Amino acid sequence: MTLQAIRYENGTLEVLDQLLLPKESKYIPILGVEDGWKVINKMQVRGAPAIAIVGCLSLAVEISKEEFEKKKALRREVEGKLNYLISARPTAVNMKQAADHLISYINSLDNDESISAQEMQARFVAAIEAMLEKDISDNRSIGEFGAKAILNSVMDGEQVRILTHCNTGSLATAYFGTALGVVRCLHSASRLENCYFTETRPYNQGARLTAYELIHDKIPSTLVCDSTVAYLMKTAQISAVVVGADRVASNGDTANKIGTYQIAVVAKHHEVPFYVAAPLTSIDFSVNTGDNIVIEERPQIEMTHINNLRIASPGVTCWNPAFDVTPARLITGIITEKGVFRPSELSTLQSQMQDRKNSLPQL
Ligand SMILES: CSC[C@@H](O)[C@@H](O)C(=O)COP(=O)(O)O
Repeated sequence: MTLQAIRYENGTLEVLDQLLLPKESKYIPILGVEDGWKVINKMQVRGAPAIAIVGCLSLAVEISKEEFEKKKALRREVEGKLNYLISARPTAVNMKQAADHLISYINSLDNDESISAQEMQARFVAAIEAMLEKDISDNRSIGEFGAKAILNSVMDGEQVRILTHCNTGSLATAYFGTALGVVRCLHSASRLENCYFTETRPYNQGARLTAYELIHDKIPSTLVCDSTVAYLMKTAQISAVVVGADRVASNGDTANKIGTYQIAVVAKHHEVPFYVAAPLTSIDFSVNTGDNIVIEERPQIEMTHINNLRIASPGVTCWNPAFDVTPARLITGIITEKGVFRPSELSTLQSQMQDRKNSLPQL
């Protein structure tokens, strides 16, 4: 069993504090939406799918404790709180997609005159709880599709060397992970020679979190500095790069952890396939290109300090964008739970997204 970043049972929620990892494994109780917003904003929980799940579960915890006489009051509260949760971090789209979907669902429950306020409340909470299971099964599909695509491009029986960035594993999702799920599948198929992964400055999601997961699962792996990527590609015969996504525009441009873009440029130069692994909930069809994706800027203390220890000269000026956008032309394929698509094929996915919307309450 890999790490469980999100623990939810019978209306009780706690999340592993990722700021303390790997030194300490401590769970933070989440008593409602305010706690959910704070842990997301402070990055105690992070990773686009985990942000959405924790945000929505924090709402489930809060409304489970309340009593609603009127359905309209429940609908108003849900809508206001979901919009508040979206504001915790702007780049990852998963929370917004989940909020839009849940708002449509609560509106449909509100309009259904055959159900009471209590039933509406119970059904709504159950829809949120279903997100956890859906994320896990989607991640397994992503892992399998991704492993298959990578293995199709190498010789029969060849062992592969993968490079990944940031943390996209169990800590960033409900369980298993997206890009790291692909790595897990390759390892289970005994086809992974090594997984190289970057430190991912300044927050060090690679050195702290991906390392923690890979060591825990005994997956052969090597940590490299962010600045080692070009030399690694020149010397280590990397079979493919697989990264996650915070928001994919409809043309395939992909916002992901800062540093992703430069890895894609280097991969293109070395003719290494570059894959983005993400659930459909990371695709934002309302945004045409990456130019329209808002990039979160984080406080400079994340660059100047590590564990409260100053590493940069006092008085230095910093620029700390948390994400960058990789242009679609550098992306070989986008690995989703429905299969692997070239960026230009994303429009065919739009109808499947529509089906997803029509099959409420599946998220
Ligand atoms: C499955 S996680 C996908 C992305 O969210 C991940 O690659 C990433 O960029 C995480 O950024 P973070 O700032 O740690 O939330």
